[in-house]
Amino acid sequence: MSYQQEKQVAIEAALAAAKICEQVRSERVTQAMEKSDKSPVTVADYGSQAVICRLLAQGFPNDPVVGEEDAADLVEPTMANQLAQVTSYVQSVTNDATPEAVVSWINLGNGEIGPRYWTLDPIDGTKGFLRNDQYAVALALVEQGEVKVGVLACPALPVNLAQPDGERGVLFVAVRGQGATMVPISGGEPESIQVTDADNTAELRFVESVESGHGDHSRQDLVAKAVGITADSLRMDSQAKYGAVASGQAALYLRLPSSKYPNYREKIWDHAAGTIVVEEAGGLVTDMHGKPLNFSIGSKLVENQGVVVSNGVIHETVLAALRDTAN
Ligand SMILES: Nc1ncnc2c1ncn2[C@@H]1O[C@H](COP(=O)(O)OS(=O)(=O)O)[C@@H](OP(=O)(O)O)[C@H]1O
Ligand SMILES: [Mg+2]
Ligand SMILES: [Mg+2]
Ligand SMILES: [Mg+2]
Repeated sequence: MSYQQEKQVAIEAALAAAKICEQVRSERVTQAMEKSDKSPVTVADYGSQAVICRLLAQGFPNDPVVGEEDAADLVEPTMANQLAQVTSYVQSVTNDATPEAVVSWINLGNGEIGPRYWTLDPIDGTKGFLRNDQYAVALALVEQGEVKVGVLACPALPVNLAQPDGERGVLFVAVRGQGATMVPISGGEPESIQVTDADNTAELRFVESVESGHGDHSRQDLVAKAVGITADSLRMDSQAKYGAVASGQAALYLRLPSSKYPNYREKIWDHAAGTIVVEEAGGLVTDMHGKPLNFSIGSKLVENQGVVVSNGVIHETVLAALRDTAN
């Protein structure tokens, strides 16, 4: 299958959502609300999910969407202002948004995993979004447990990480068997991307989360050093980290369980789009024990622990270093 239509709809949806997110950030409407797990959510997360679910439902009415957010909190009477804000942002990209429609579009993301489903993180890295750092709109199509299409819109990512003050806003796209591309969000011809094939680890760089509670910085550091990576890590929020590996700007992304939350299980929407972008760029993605991520069980990767994303060449060495640093 060429997945041409899936790819086009996913790109259109992610770009519309990214526009909402950047608008919210530029207008400084970024006060966070707190979810029941104490994590933050903003009007941009809701607006992004609404517009993407709406466009997916138009293109693929039979496909379930497993999204991060739902509208249960947003329909509370105390949240009327926030719902009105979300509606007006969604209205700026579709012209038939009403509060009721927006709630129903957000709730389209309450789908269940099936033989074919989409998984959506309307803003991955909400903490980064709030800090004015990196975030990503992440959308992926999964069939029979295999990611087939992945789109990552990273509106704040420098097109060239070596030029942090240069142009920002990158769209990564991958289709199984067709390679991975990146293109500035402002437009242009998509260019094919590949992971770095450098085996001189001294020149390589690794990426990790900003938040200490989302990983284990000290063990990640130990493992990277054991592999021979001497440069300081680049800390970056969201699946933009997958984009950095896929485009050869980093050789490794390590996400080891935080000692604060040893039983945390990763969510499918935090990894599906990034995984295919890296794999199609020639890299490898496994958990910390070397097992492939299993996207066919549920919204959590219950069979996996931690995530290791690499250029492939150094993957086995990284897994060996992880075994050696096991306590
Ligand atoms: N304890 C723990 N361990 C691992 N991961 C966790 C944990 N808690 C939350 N999350 C998820 O982390 C997602 C953001 O990951 P990032 O790599 O962007 O983290 S960071 O913002 O740089 O800290 C974040 O995604 P969003 O909620 O979409 O922002 C969460 O799903
Ligand atoms: Mg979240
Ligand atoms: Mg996320
Ligand atoms: Mg999110």
